[in-house]
Amino acid sequence: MQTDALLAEEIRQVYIESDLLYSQLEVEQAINRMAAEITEALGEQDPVLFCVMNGGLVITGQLLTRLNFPLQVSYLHATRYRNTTSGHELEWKVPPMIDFTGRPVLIIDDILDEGHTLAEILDFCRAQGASRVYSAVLINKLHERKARPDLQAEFVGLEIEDRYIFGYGMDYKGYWRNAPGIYAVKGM
Ligand SMILES: O=P(O)(O)OC[C@H]1O[C@H](OP(=O)(O)OP(=O)(O)O)[C@H](O)[C@@H]1O
Ligand SMILES: Nc1nc2[nH]cnc2c(=O)[nH]1
Repeated sequence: MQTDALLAEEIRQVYIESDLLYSQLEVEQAINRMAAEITEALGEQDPVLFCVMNGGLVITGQLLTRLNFPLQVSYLHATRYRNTTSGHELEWKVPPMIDFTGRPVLIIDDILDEGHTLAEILDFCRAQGASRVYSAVLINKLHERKARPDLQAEFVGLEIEDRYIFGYGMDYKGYWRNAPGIYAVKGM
């Protein structure tokens, strides 16, 4: 078990030594494009949006004020990494709490990595009667380990190489979700 002081030092060091993959300006330009694409596809459809907590918090908020059409928004909470850097089975903490039967649903998350999280959430929403299920992710990680070979989000902000990243909602051991860019951990 790490002491608090050691962890605090590690957290600072990780930020100092990280590689900046996308600046705040580049991320905001990507979010502008995502918002335009979502508006084009869903602007007339009265959708229900779900933020996937915790990582989806920042991208959902940043998208919302760029979506100028009628929609409802809520959240669900599912976690697979639990503040670590490797995934386990998906744990549902809070299921969707708005009834979306017969309506289109947009799931918003920070990252599509192996995709187990998104695949299970999309299956759940389909089984619960959404008329159609869309997904939006700020980051798609490029590798050959996707949970399903055809798994893609309809709306993608940016793509990254196969490294462990943080910032814009994504954490390193529960920290740095607030980092104002997309950063890769040194050596990971
Ligand atoms: O594509 P996958 O390999 O399934 O990984 C993606 C998921 O991992 C992260 O969540 P995490 O479980 O770390 O919880 P968090 O949202 O609280 O960070 C992220 O927010 C995605 O939901
Ligand atoms: N913070 C963070 N969470 C993830 N969940 C799945 N992949 C990642 C990643 O690269 N970074």
